[in-house]
Amino acid sequence: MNKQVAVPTIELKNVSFDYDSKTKVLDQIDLTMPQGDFLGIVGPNGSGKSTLVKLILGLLSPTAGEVKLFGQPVTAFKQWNRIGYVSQKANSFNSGFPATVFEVVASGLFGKAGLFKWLNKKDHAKILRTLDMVGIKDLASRNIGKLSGGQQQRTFIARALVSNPDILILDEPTVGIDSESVDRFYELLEHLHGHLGISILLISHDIGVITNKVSQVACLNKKIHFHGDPKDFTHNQEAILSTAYGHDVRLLEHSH
Ligand SMILES: Nc1ncnc2c1ncn2[C@@H]1O[C@H](COP(=O)(O)OP(=O)(O)OP(=O)(O)O)[C@@H](O)[C@H]1O
Repeated sequence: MNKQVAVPTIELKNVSFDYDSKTKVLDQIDLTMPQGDFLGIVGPNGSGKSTLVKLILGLLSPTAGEVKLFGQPVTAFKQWNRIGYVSQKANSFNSGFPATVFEVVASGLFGKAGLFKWLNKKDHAKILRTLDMVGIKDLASRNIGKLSGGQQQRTFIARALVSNPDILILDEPTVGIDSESVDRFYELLEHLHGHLGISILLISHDIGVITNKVSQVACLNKKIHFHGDPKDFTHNQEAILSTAYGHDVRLLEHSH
């Protein structure tokens, strides 16, 4: 892990974004995530959480403001191996997809070429080590499409981890996962953060769980309504949520 540089992992300065010129999806977002942080971002449906992640990953460009990764503008950033990303849809996999767990994780080392590139011994060992780390080494030769949601989720986390990233970004990772797998998933995140020092950015609806796990919490709805210690968030939760969510406060519901 590259921990020697103390620049923030992620820095958004005055970032605004809209998909069309009519509605602003994100409005003047300032958000800094130091290295080693475990940041949870909460917000209601349609509040701009996934859009924020896409801006961080350089998949969208802000209409105003600047996004920096490890001190570099995202537009010039090249070290994508330092960032592991698990998308919202990662665990709703097409059951006919013809790839093994091993192959899916291998593709995290080499991108699209991964399935065709010859793997050397070191790559091979690295993939098995990563599968072991997330507890699914025994599933290496299984077809990804035939696994449970929780097992598929671990496969995609392994894929995101295999290049030794400094930060793991997870967008709504527990949607559609059974409660036992969700518990084990949070244990895994605690291990990755606490023992391996990986920074984690976790997008979630589950405010109750998030505030118990993360080191910082941010509440987003077009603007950042709170960013700070989870204890302060919990203490002032009602006031923060009524500003951020309006009157219709549905903390744990999810419409996906
Ligand atoms: N590709 C797109 N084109 C136009 N509008 C979009 C697009 N993607 C998202 N939006 C709109 O932007 C707003 C923010 O969406 P976004 O997906 O970022 O929110 P979210 O907080 O991740 O929502 P959820 O929790 O429901 O996944 C919503 O009003 C959504 O309808």
